Amino acid sequence: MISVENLKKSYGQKIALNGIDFNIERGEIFSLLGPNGAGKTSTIKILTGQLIPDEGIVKIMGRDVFSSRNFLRPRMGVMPEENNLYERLTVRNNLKFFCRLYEADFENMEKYLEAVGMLSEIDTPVKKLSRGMKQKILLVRSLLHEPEVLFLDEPTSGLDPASAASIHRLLEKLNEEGLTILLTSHDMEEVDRLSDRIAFLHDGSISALDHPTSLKLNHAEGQVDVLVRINGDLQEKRMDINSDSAAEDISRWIKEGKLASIHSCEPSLAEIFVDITGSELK
Ligand SMILES: Nc1ncnc2c1ncn2[C@@H]1O[C@H](COP(=O)(O)OP(=O)(O)OP(=O)(O)O)[C@@H](O)[C@H]1O
Repeated sequence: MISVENLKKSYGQKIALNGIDFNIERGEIFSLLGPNGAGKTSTIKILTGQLIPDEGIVKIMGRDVFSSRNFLRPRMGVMPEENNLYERLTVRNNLKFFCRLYEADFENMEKYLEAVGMLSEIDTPVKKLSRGMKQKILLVRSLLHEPEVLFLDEPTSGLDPASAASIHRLLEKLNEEGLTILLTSHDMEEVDRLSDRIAFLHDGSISALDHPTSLKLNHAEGQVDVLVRINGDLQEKRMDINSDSAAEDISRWIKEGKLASIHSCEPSLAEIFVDITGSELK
């Protein structure tokens, strides 16, 4: 669906992208995870034809992003990082304007507003909405023309957990219906929950790219947290799954009915990010 090859972009002396490569399959949710300044917005802007790279090839649905804009524009949805809604217009008029521009079905306005719990605000001027509400309107706007691929730049940054969760639910539903999604985030929980694959972006380079589970398994240190009943008390123990004595203890506790719970100790994506890049995911 998307292929990116040797993408480079500098702003004066500052190298924002230092030759990145990745492919996204149709139907995937692919995330670019990185701290501030990693190059996430530059990547999204190039992929959506808003910024010209210095070098590299970007193809979406097999077409070059820059020479096939007319073909790609109706097939791509973009939720930008910055709010660019018309503040004095109502939600309805903002969305109507976009519907006309993209020849989208007006009925989609209500359908998607309902999905993010914003239908009751349809006649409210955008300037009266909270930041989180504006984010939701930006998402609704990006979906009106029913794109095949959706680009989201930090879709839930600064949102309260309930608003973020409603956006996550909608994205998961749309993805189940076939939508391909590329999102950027520095929120590792969001990325962990949503993504089929994740690229760690750091200082303009991709330092790891894999499924979230594979990233975690490759960095797991083979330990489990065990909760066991000993002499009537619950005790928590961290055990090495590769040691014979741990295997013996655990199987004995299971037989004796003393094992209350057992969990693998996987590192978080934030810990893996630090491990790989040496930088915090802030
Ligand atoms: N218009 C610009 N002029 C100069 N430098 C820029 C410009 N846009 C981005 N940069 C620099 O390029 C680097 C990458 O920026 P970019 O916005 O792509 O990162 P990001 O990962 O999206 O960061 P954030 O999470 O803060 O949005 C940063 O060092 C940034 O300061």
